[in-house]
Amino acid sequence: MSKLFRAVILGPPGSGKGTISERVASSFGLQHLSSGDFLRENIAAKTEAGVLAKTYIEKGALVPDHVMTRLMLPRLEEMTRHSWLLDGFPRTLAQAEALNSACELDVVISLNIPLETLKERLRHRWIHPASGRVYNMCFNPPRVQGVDDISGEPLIQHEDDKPEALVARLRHYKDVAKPVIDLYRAKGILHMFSDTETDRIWPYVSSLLSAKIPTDLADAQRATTH
Ligand SMILES: Nc1ncnc2c1ncn2[C@@H]1O[C@H](COP(=O)(O)OP(=O)(O)OP(=O)(O)O)[C@@H](O)[C@H]1O
Ligand SMILES: Nc1nc2c(ncn2[C@H]2C[C@H](O)[C@@H](COP(=O)(O)OP(=O)(O)O)O2)c(=O)[nH]1
Repeated sequence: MSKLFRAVILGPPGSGKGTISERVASSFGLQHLSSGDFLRENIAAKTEAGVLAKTYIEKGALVPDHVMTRLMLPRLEEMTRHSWLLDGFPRTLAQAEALNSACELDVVISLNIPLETLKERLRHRWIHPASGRVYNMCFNPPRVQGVDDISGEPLIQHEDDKPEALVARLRHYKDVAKPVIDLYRAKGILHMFSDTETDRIWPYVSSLLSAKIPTDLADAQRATTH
């Protein structure tokens, strides 16, 4: 079997990780695993980890490292036959070290977006709490203002996306992420992309992955996901 491809996407809240991950999944057939989505699934299913994680997320805190790694590493083990892209994990150095001992990464994509742009995007971000679907009132608005496209239920704004909480949250992200970025830079697998628009970053991410992902693998992955 040809070698599988393992990638991580890093970036502050609002940097476009989810948006780019979806494009990577559909263009290259990688499985997209978002820690936030996986946590929400666990919360909905009331698993032990989900019940525990909920208490932290509700307070706007990060879920402790040992809870996150106990949740994510077994999920990755289930995907040993797939190429994947991880979004939202690892978020701390301890998580990155745990991931390191479980598998070898090929590429780390790091999104470097100006603070003003992040603030502007998150100010306009609305979510459907039950599903985690994300809208942006400018970039991808819902079909009907204030209402989820699929369920018709009302959208809400995260407390921590409101302007008062945002700056502190983004600053905290930077402190926690720096050692993770440094680790991947030292390993020589970090690729940093800086711009204010996802549409301008995407062509560079796409050509990086086209160069790194073996063609036969990309074809095989696409065949299994379509
Ligand atoms: N790797 C992680 N380590 C710790 N907590 C996590 C991790 N991933 C997600 N979480 C928790 O789940 C919550 C939701 O995560 P999610 O990534 O969906 O949203 P977010 O924090 O708004 O970030 P982003 O805007 O970058 O997607 C986080 O606020 C955090 O409490
Ligand atoms: N205006 C604008 N908005 C963008 C762009 N790329 C993504 N967005 C929107 C979509 C979301 O509402 C918000 C954050 O994007 P996301 O993909 O959820 O980011 P992340 O939090 O997963 O890193 O910003 C972009 O390039 N321009």
